[in-house]
Amino acid sequence: MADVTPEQRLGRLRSSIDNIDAALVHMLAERFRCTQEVGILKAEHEMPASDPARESRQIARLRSLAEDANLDPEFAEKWFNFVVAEVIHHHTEIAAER
Ligand SMILES: O=C(O)C(=O)C[C@]1(C(=O)O)C=C[C@@H](O)C=C1
Repeated sequence: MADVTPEQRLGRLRSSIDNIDAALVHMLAERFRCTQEVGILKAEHEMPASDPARESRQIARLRSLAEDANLDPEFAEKWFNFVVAEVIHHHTEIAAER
C-alpha cells in the first residue's frame, strides 16, 4: 500500500463510512416501520405503550451481542434506550390520536 497516499486511504475509509451510515439509516427506517405497526396494534387493543420486561430482555441480548462484536455494551444500551424512547413517544401519539 506504499503507493496509496494518506488522502486516498482517508477517502476510501470515508467511502466505507458513508455506506455504513446509509445502511444504518435504512435499517432504522425499517425498524420504525415495524414499530409504527406495533403502535397501531397496541392502540387498537389498548395495550400499554411500553413493555419494560421486553426491554430488559432486549438490552441483555444486545449487550451480549455487543461484547461478542467488540462494541462497548454501555454504548449499545444507550443507543437502544435512545431509539426506544422515540418509539414510545410515537406509540403514545398514535394512542392519543384515536
Ligand atoms: O415490542 C414492543 O412492545 C414495542 O413496543 C417495541 C419496543 C422496541 O422498540 O423494541 C418499544 C417499546 C417497548 O417498551 C418495547 C419494545
